[in-house]
Amino acid sequence: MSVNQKFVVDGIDFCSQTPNITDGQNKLHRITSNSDNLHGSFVSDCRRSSLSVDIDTTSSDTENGDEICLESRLHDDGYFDDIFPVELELDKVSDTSSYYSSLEYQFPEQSELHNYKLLDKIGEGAFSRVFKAVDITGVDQTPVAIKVITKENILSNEISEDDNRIKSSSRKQVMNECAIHRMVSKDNPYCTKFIGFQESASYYYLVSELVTGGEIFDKIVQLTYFSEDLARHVVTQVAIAVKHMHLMGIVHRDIKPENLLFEPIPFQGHQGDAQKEDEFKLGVGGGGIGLVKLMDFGLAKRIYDNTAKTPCGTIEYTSPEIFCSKPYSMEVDMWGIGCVLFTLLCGYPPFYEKSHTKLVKKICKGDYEFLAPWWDDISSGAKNAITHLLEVDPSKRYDINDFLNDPWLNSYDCLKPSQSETYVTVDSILNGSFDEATEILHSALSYQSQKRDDIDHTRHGNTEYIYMAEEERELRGSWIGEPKGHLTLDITRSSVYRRRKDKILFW
Ligand SMILES: Nc1ncnc2c1ncn2[C@@H]1O[C@H](COP(=O)(O)OP(=O)(O)OP(=O)(O)O)[C@@H](O)[C@H]1O
Repeated sequence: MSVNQKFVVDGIDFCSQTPNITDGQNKLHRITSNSDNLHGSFVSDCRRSSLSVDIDTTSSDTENGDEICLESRLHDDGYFDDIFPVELELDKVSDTSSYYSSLEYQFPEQSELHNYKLLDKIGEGAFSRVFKAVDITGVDQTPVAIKVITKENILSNEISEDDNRIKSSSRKQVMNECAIHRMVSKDNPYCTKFIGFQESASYYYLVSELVTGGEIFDKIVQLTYFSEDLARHVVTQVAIAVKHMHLMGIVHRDIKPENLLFEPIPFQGHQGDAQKEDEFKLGVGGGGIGLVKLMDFGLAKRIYDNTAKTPCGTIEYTSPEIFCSKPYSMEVDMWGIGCVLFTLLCGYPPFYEKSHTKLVKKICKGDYEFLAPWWDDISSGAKNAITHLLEVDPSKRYDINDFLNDPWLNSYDCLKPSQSETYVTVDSILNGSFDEATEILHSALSYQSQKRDDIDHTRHGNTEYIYMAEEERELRGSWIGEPKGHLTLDITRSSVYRRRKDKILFW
């Protein structure tokens, strides 16, 4: 694992400030070069055999934002090396005299920030950098997350309307993000809590609760796919967050695994094999995932007349009605939940195409498949829920209440009719306060879990088969094995970079 890894492209030295490519899966990396007018970022994505580098050439004789594609061999241990250019048009860049010092760029955001000390960079978005920070006024020492949006970036990213995109973050948008974030996270543990806002000459600072587990996206990369129990655990919490937003007349518009954070819980079992999901504990979680929180309200919008027309979101998770420029409403979030649930269960998104046009066509037709062998062992109940969520016609698509009442989502509650007195619908939970709701949900789920003594565990070789009660068998198929490890997904189909880069941004 090298520090300040350097690589050479066409005679120009590049230096990655966040060089740990193996650990930095699917992350944007800022790169500097030995040229004053050449810097940019790249995404390392260990699931692909190529890297994309976005080079920002700031000299007067070159155009901003030239894209350069680099390819690299991917080693078994996840390392990239031998990065070499595929398309390179750097001939115009002449000044290679000064070398960027990476230290020079360590947290310049600190200089205009009051009351907080930036400790580490924990994330990066298309227009922001996110830091772990601590309040230095001594009021509360609990670390927080601070999303820093550079005003200069916003200006340089402004794109004309006839280019079909506009800048993502005008001041109005930042204010909108803060207002909505504050509103939806009040008394709601399933959205990251909003703490405060600062504005300086160069930056906007959005302070929120620090969620320490990371993105659900990275967990999918780590575990390849989730068990149905774990997927249900995650998606139920997302659904509660979305229900809360929809009740307030707010649509999130960017639901995707990258925008789901989690609080970690200790990994149980499978000692020494952290790449496998451990035993799932009802009401607690599994695979190291406890409480799940929806974040990034940058595209969220209040819908007063029940319809919006502005295209937005992250292409692979965007619903057909948005592409068709039809008025849309809360249903777009349901499509997003469907894409997330699909991705959790098999490890790849329902719609993926390198060509943007083909991708949009597939989405508009709802052209996805439960491909063998990845979907062979997944229950018909889960597939049924996905089918209702990925319904092209928004009027026929599950709304949030339909989904919260879906039999698969409530599978544990459906175990035995005699347990109906412990049946707690998520809907009924929402009538109480959220703190109380979480407690009720968790205790109800644990109760159900203790009641599952009718489940028979049988071991054949290394595979444990679980025999279930009659009622659940109908829902989930008669045998559920744990054939983890023998399926290898074609993970080259996913690309966070494209998703982030192709995001259609409109207000
Ligand atoms: N409260 C938080 N706690 C922990 N990590 C966070 C928090 N907020 C953001 N992050 C990390 O920072 C990353 C970027 O944050 P965010 O998505 O809000 O930025 P963005 O500029 O809106 O990104 P995008 O490119 O998706 O528009 C997240 O994916 C996450 O990994």
